[in-house]
Amino acid sequence: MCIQADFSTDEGIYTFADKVREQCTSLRGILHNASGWLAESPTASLSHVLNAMLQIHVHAPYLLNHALEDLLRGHGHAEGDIIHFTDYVVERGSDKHIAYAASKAALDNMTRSFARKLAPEVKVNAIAPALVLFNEHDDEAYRQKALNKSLMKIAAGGERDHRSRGLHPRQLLRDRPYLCGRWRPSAGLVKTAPQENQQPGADSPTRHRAG
Ligand SMILES: NC(=O)C1=CN([C@@H]2O[C@H](COP(=O)(O)OP(=O)(O)OC[C@H]3O[C@@H](n4cnc5c(N)ncnc54)[C@H](OP(=O)(O)O)[C@@H]3O)[C@@H](O)[C@H]2O)C=CC1
Ligand SMILES: Nc1nc2c(c(=O)[nH]1)N=C([C@H](O)[C@@H](O)CO)CN2
Repeated sequence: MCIQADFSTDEGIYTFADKVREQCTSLRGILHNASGWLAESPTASLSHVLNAMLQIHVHAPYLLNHALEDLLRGHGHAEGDIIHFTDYVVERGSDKHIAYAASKAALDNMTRSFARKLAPEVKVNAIAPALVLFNEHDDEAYRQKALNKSLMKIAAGGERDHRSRGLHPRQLLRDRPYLCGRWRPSAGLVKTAPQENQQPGADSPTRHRAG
């Protein structure tokens, strides 16, 4: 089933939620992938860029998680999932996508808040990709500059992408009932020190201890 939606307004978000409720009596999971990647520029209205990034990366997940919460519940311990797609830039900031990075940081924080609100029936986690795929319009200079930032010098879809081990959302969904309120960098492509998975403090909302 596919439901078309436009999350550029709160009304569009609520309309989508209503259509989901018309079609579904329960949900196994929600993946918040919808996104825009707007840069600040001399020709772009800063208010428009900021509002658009907050609308898609904060308003949509925030309003949909509340509107559809009850459909995720009632299936047993740790049987519901929400996954937020954030961005490795949450850790580093961005001088060219300031509003984008700030909105993803808000989404990252909401991962922890919704984890506290919905555990232990529903696990809430984030995946923080770095460079995943180039856009069709990315020119060679941009591609090379982006690859130069990475240790592995690859982007998915390239001739060596068989080696890129993306973290499949299913790995967060079913296989780890103890995983909640955490984010997992998918940053093999970006120069960084070895990353330990980030996790909340000792008062993690999950009831299980990580195996
Ligand atoms: N690609 C990359 O290198 C990286 C991606 N990420 C994150 O990973 C996720 C997936 O990335 P990617 O596939 O490149 O993302 P895209 O830029 O392709 O956008 C993902 C989807 O969002 C949808 N969307 C955009 N605006 C709206 C809207 N107003 N209402 C409803 N849907 C909307 C688009 O639908 P439609 O096509 O119908 O417009 C698109 O299919 C994103 O959250 C992104 O921020 C993070 C780091 C790197
Ligand atoms: N919604 C999107 N977010 C991001 C994209 C994209 O195409 N759509 N692309 C990136 C870049 O690949 C960046 O990670 C490397 O320059 C980031 N976010």
